[in-house]
Amino acid sequence: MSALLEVRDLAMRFGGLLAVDGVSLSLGARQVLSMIGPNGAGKTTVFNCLTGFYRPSAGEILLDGEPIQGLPGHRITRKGIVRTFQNVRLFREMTALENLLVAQHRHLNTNFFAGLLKTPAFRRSERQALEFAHQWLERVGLADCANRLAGTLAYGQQRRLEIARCMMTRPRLLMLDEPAAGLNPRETEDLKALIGLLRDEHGLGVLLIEHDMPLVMGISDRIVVINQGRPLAEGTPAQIRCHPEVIKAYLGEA
Ligand SMILES: Nc1ncnc2c1ncn2[C@@H]1O[C@H](COP(=O)(O)OP(=O)(O)OP(=O)(O)O)[C@@H](O)[C@H]1O
Repeated sequence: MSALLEVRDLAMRFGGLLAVDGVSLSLGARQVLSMIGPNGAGKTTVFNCLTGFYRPSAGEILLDGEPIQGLPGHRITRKGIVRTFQNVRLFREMTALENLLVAQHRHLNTNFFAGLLKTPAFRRSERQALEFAHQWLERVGLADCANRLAGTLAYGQQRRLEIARCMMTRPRLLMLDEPAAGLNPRETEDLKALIGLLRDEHGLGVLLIEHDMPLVMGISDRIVVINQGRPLAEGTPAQIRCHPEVIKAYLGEA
C-alpha cells in the first residue's frame, strides 16, 4: 500500500540558491512526521512545494501514490492537503463560527438559485455546515467562543481555531508550520493533545514544522532533520535525540 504522502528527492532553486536539495519524506495516515532544522534550512519551502505555492525544480510528490507536484494550490487542497502558516491568518473581524462557515463554502450543496430560493436542499446543506462547525469548535475547546470575533481570542485559541478551520475542508493531510510559536506552556500542552486527537481519532497524517523540541519529541512518530536544504537525519525521536550530526548541527545550539 502506498503512503499517504511520499516525497522523493525534492529540490527547489531560487536563482543561484538551492533552498531544498534532495529532501525525501514518507508519511502514513495516523502518523505525525516533524521536520526540524535551523532557521533557513528550507522547511517552509518544502511546505510551499507540497501545497502548490511553488513548483518544485525537481523531485516527485505523491499523495496516495498519485503525483501532485506542479498542480495549482486549489486542486491540491481538494485532494486533501491543508496547511497553516507561521503567522495566524484568520478573518479577525468575523466570529469564530463565521470563520469556520466561510471555509466550508465548497462543501455547501448549493448554487446561486438554490440560495436565492432557499430550497430544502440549500437549508439542509446550511444546517449541516453549521453542525460541522459547532462540532469542531467543541473539539478544539472553543465551544464557548463561537460568537466572539476571532481577533479578540487569546493567541492559543486563535491557533486552535485555525486548526478547526483546516478541518472544514475534510483533509487527510494536515500541515502545521510552527504551530507552537508564541504559545505558553499550557497552550502548547493543549496543542499537543489536539494534534494527538487528530491523528488517533480522525486518522489524519500530520506534517509538522516546529522548533519546540519537547513538543516535537513528545508527539512525533518520526522526525526528519534538514540542514541547509539537505536531509541530515531521519528516525524516531529516540534515534534523533542521540544522533551525533543532529546534536552538532541543531540540538547542540540550544
Ligand atoms: N521566494 C524565495 N525567493 C528566494 N529565496 C527564498 C524564497 N523563499 C525562501 N528562500 C530562501 O530559501 C532558504 C530556505 O528558507 P525557508 O523559509 O524554507 O527556511 P525554514 O527552514 O522554513 O526557516 P525558518 O525556520 O526560519 O522558517 C532561505 O535561505 C530563504 O532565504
